[in-house]
Amino acid sequence: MLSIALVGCGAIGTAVLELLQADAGLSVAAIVVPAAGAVDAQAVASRLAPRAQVAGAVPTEGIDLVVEAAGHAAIEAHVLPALKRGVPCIVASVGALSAEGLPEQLEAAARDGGTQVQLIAGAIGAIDALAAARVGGLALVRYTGRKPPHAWKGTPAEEGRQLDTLAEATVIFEGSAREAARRFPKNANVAATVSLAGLGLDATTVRLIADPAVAENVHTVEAEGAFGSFELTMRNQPLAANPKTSALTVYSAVRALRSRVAPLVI
Ligand SMILES: NC(=O)C1=CN([C@@H]2O[C@H](COP(=O)(O)OP(=O)(O)OC[C@H]3O[C@@H](n4cnc5c(N)ncnc54)[C@H](O)[C@@H]3O)[C@@H](O)[C@H]2O)C=CC1
Ligand SMILES: O=C([O-])CC(=O)C(=O)O
Repeated sequence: MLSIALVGCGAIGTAVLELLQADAGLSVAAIVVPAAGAVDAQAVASRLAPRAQVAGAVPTEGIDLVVEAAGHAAIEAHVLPALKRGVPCIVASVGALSAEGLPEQLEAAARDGGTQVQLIAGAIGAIDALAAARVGGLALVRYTGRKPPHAWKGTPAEEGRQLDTLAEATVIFEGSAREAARRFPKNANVAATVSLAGLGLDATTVRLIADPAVAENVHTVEAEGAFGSFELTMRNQPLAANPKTSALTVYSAVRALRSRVAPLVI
């Protein structure tokens, strides 16, 4: 039985708990949220993980695995210390690695702790193909993220435009994956994931689009290299609890957790 600390208990965290209820090999022992989120997290825990304690930090004893679904700040606050203590971590907020030096800090912490940090594919696919293609050499990787206007609320997309009355598809950002992940920490984790698997945060070109004609979160990756080329389009259903986040992110986290205890992994 693997004892898990879940960091974050919002749209992803709650849906992960719902799915894990039936898993005999995985037990959520702690749910880590800031003080302001403790009451809500306790209500979720009572319903879905009654044996879990709600805490402000990952307990230093009795945790075999940390899964983060909280936001960029949680990497420094909770993932780095857990890794240093030797606890393996699964990370959804991959865009946090756009901060200068953080990838190196994560590597050093995991090395010091004799453990590993896994960045999940989250809302995007073909990360295996892209990472394999990198071995042979990549010439171009381009990522386009298209979401309905309301999914861009509370982001720089609101600067100089009214999202509610947007009449046509509008490019709200063009630049590097690093800049996209920094400026859109809740919307462009996928841009960082694609870049880290492929050409890197600075050489991967990103376009983000607010599109009143779509209801899904549409992610497109185009890649070319020695392997040949591919184009991938994902039309992801958003979570009702958070339109910025695709349901596939939840399934990706649960898959990563189940893979830790499964006798055969794909
Ligand atoms: N890799 C991917 O494809 C995706 C990654 N994400 C990442 O997952 C994160 C969570 O997404 P949602 O659940 O939809 O967000 P949400 O806003 O619904 O939930 C966030 C939860 O984390 C908690 N939290 C916030 N800061 C924290 C901290 N420093 N330490 C511990 N807990 C903290 C909040 O109290 C809340 O419970 C996003 O912010 C994003 O970074 C989201 C979508 C896709
Ligand atoms: O869930 C999604 O569709 C993608 C997302 O928010 C992100 O990359 O941060």
